[in-house]
Amino acid sequence: MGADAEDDDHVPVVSTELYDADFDAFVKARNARALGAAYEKYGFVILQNHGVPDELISRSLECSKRFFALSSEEKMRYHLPGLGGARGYTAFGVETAKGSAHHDLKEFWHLGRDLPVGHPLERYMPPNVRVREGDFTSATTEVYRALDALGGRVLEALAVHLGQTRDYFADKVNEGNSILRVIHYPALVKEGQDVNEALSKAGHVRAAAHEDINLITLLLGADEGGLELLRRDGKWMEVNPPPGCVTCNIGDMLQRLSNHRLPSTTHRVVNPKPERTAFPRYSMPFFLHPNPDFVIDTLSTCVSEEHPNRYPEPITSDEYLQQRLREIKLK
Ligand SMILES: O=C(O)CCC(=O)C(=O)O
Ligand SMILES: [Fe+2]
Repeated sequence: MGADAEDDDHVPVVSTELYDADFDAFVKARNARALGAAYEKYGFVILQNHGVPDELISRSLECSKRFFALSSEEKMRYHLPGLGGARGYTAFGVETAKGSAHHDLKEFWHLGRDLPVGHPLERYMPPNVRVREGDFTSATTEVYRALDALGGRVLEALAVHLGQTRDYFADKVNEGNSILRVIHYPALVKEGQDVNEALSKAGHVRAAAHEDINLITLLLGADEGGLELLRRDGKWMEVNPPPGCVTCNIGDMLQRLSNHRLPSTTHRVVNPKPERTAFPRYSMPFFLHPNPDFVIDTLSTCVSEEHPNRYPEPITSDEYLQQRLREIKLK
């Protein structure tokens, strides 16, 4: 566990291997607190030794590259109108960050939790869309499961940090409406021709500044740079995870639940520098959501005279999600 709370220029890197070996030792060695402190500083942490196999990461990224290389017509067969992009393919030019006048420069795929037919939560979590071509569906389903499990482990340490029991989140996220987003940010220039350069000049960016809606986000891939977070001093800072690491950040739901003790940090993906305009970017954020009926009611352990409850009105996680999806034009 190497959280370096003093380092102002890098997102702290922490190793998660102790979690499974001996959680009590992990907590006693103040690691849970160090992890929490790292999150409190930037809202972002880079996880090493997280247990998601390198082979799975590279295989799923290869499948993702092959999927996005299909023609627009082929990809649009996987678009489900009226679902707000909750499942399947969302084309280039749709998602627009809250408050932004320009759509993002990306296309993406959403994969949700697989529920058995007739499950009571079916109305929140429609069936997934299967891609006929290649191993995209099986690889991304494996990634979904791996990141769901890793997220549960991260939440154990965060629960302890917030003064809750280790298993606080277990029955609140076990049927979470979590989403794996597989993203392709196309190159700005292909074979010397402008594909998105004019849009870039007109102010469109790969992902405009935003905060994530959910509890925590676990990001895989993203070997091509561009991710930046907004520090509290108002400066943008690059997030450059070493290959194979998982970048983890706090979302608005956990910020709200923790009465802003854990900050949901604004972040963005900037357009490539001139020497990288011919390179696309692929990434896979996993947005870990609570169960749809979980009521986000500020934790009493995060309220004090000094920190009065900012959210006296509780809200269910589904209501909160629907409000936010309308704001980013996915609904
Ligand atoms: O592609 C990335 O690295 C981050 C994407 C992101 O922040 C998002 O989709 O919410
Ligand atoms: Fe994000």
